[in-house]
Amino acid sequence: DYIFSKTAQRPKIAIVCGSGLGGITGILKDPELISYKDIPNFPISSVPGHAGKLVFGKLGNKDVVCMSGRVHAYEGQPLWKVTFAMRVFDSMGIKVVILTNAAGGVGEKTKEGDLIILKDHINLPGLCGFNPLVGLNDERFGARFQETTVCYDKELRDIALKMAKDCKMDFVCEGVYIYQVGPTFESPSEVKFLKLIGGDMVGMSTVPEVVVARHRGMRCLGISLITNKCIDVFDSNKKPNHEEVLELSKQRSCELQKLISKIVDAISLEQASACGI
Ligand SMILES: O=P(O)(O)O[C@H]1O[C@H](CO)[C@@H](O)[C@H]1O
Ligand code: HPA
Repeated sequence: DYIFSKTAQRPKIAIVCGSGLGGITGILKDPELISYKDIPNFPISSVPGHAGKLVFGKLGNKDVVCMSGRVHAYEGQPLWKVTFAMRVFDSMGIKVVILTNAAGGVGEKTKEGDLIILKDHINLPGLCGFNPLVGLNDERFGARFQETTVCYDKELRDIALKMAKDCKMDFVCEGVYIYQVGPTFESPSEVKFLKLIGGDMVGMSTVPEVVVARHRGMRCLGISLITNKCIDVFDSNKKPNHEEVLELSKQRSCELQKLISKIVDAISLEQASACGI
């Protein structure tokens, strides 16, 4: 109610901006800003590169809302707060959520600067009991046992790959994202393990949000920017750090904005609602 009292825009598409990836808000037409701190109960990010505002506006010919800044579990927030925005989006009538993140490349398939469309994820903490759907379930908001067979909408993934091809972006492909809570970056042995279990990239976000968004029936598209290669050799002098993550995000933000703009243009919302999803 608070959000709708502040803007007359009624988007059906939401975009979640990963670390340093909030630049897309700068290309929206007729932007209207709402600070997280003014929205009742909305959690505020404490991480550099996560601004803390909802930005409404037009991307091409479609209304969108961008979430510039997200909270992560490692900030000490419970998962219901980490995923709170998904519930807000659902009650606003959002049908499609595009989630971006900065991630470390795990296997040979990824290199710095690649944009990887999430084909699937491994919810490592979720498998061990740290899942945003743990707790009493209110059937009005989704099933007790949520299936996660196709978390990342096939039609949206195909659109993303087609748009990348049309734009001759040869650094875009599909991959599997592994969620770990953080805030520690991975040890070399952990990187070897992540590779072994089938991950292409690793990060500290996105998956809890996607689990809740799917529980609410919203269609999801995930895009990882590979900001660094995870280090899987012992005694390396190279160390991953958040500054390098933000620097790479800055360098690639134009390409990511272009890709998202094309994807949003190509999304057919009529078809989405006709499928009842
Ligand atoms: O996933 P986003 O929010 O893009 O942020 C990524 O960047 C931070 C590490 O540099 C971690 O929070 C990781 O998850
Ligand atoms: N690991 C986890 N999260 C990340 C990384 C990483 O190497 N890079 C950006 N986010």
